Amino acid sequence: MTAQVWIIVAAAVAILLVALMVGSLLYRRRRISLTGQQSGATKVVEDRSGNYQAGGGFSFSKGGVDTAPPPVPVERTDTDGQPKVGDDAAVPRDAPKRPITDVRLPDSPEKVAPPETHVQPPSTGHVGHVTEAPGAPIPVPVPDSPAEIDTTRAIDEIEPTAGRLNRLRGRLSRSQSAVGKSLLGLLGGGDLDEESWEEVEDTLLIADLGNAVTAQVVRALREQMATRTVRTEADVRALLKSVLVEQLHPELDRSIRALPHDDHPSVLLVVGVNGTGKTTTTGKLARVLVADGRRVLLGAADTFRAAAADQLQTWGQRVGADTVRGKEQADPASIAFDAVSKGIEAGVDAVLIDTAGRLHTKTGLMDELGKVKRVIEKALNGRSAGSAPGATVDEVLLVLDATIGQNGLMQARVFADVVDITGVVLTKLDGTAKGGIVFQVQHELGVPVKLVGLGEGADDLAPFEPTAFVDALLG
Ligand SMILES: Nc1nc2c(ncn2[C@@H]2O[C@H](COP(=O)(O)OP(=O)(O)OP(=O)(O)O)[C@@H](O)[C@H]2O)c(=O)[nH]1
Repeated sequence: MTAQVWIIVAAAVAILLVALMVGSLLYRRRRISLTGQQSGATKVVEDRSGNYQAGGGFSFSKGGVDTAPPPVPVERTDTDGQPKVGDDAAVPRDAPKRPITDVRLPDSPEKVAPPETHVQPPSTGHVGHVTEAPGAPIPVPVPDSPAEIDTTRAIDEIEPTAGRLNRLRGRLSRSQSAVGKSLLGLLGGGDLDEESWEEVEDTLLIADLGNAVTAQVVRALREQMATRTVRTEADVRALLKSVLVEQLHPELDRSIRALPHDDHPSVLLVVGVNGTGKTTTTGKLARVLVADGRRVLLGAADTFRAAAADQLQTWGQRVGADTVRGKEQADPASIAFDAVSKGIEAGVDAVLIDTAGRLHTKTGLMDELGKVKRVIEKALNGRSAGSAPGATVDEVLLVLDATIGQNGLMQARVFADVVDITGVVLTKLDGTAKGGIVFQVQHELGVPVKLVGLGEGADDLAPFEPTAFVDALLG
């Protein structure tokens, strides 16, 4: 071979080598970009916070405007929750119930002992100052524990009400998701035998859904699993979600009837057993209303516990809402009467009245609640000569402590016998895995859970939303 031929061969080999290198490079680049795309496509951001969120914030409506669908027919099918040994504080059986008609009402507004009105220092202008009726002496405010009432403190910044659930959803899911995980685990295990169904039932009972709701949930799950194709974890989750949400009756009107009427404020009564979080809830709700641009007046009708009025007044001061209060052991009805009268006079939007809730075995106290309501109606209907009759309390919120489970239900039954509850506030849901009480309360009372307390913080109150709640439950 000549040198020329060798040169040609060497050049051909060199060209081949270069082509191979370029090809390999291109091939590797393609592989890298493909891997990148694949990982991007499959990387799903997993939200482990329970997804307890809602698009909107609190919803308010005007009382008397019936926007609610007809109440859910409630069938008492469970025998659960009946008084047991050691529970005899639950249902008053030892004393005959005094009918509300026997409770003496003040004959006329003038005969109601005037409680003291604590006039707040100038505030942000959220609320006009409450003054006594012309001619009446202005009582000197005498706080029970002056140290607790700092009238110079600045008005609080209130957390935005919209998106509250986003902030609080983690708290709920932390306490509730164990139940959801266990249900998903059981139902995701393929064909369920009787033993597994019993485990599903036990899990629901442990979460405090109660016998009746548990039976309904299990029946619906069995029916639907027999007729639907449920293969993947996503199928199980979707099925469980739809069954649980349906049990929570998402169609119920959960708006808070706190919008003012044409000629008088809305009146909200906050009732419940002591320690459930009534005063705290009243304060938190006042903050929500103030943040919504409403003018609020608070009525401290919990005269049983000395510090309750101070506590409420402090809540009021923090948002610039005035508080009408009386002396310890004063007649709660007279304070409620005065608060509503002052609210009308001052032209506020909403009057929130915190009541005392001693043990419900004290039938006298429960009757007193009826009296408070009657007296408020008297104040509302006597507001002016030409005022239309028939004005009533717009919202009666029953506060229940979620951590006490079945006892809460017994309390609910007793309160429901005494006043027409229009909504339930479930507090301390941040500290319990027994959120299933929500299902039971609604099932028994036919009244929606409207608000949930998710912590001790001033803004730890959120509207209740069935879908978001079930999402949190399922983790
Ligand atoms: N973790 C938690 N604690 C709460 C919640 N709501 C209220 N609390 C706490 O529960 C305790 C009792 O609350 P109060 O508002 O004083 O209860 P009350 O029903 O008014 O009690 P009385 O005035 O005695 O009738 C307080 O320590 C509150 O901070 C909540 O949603 N979560």
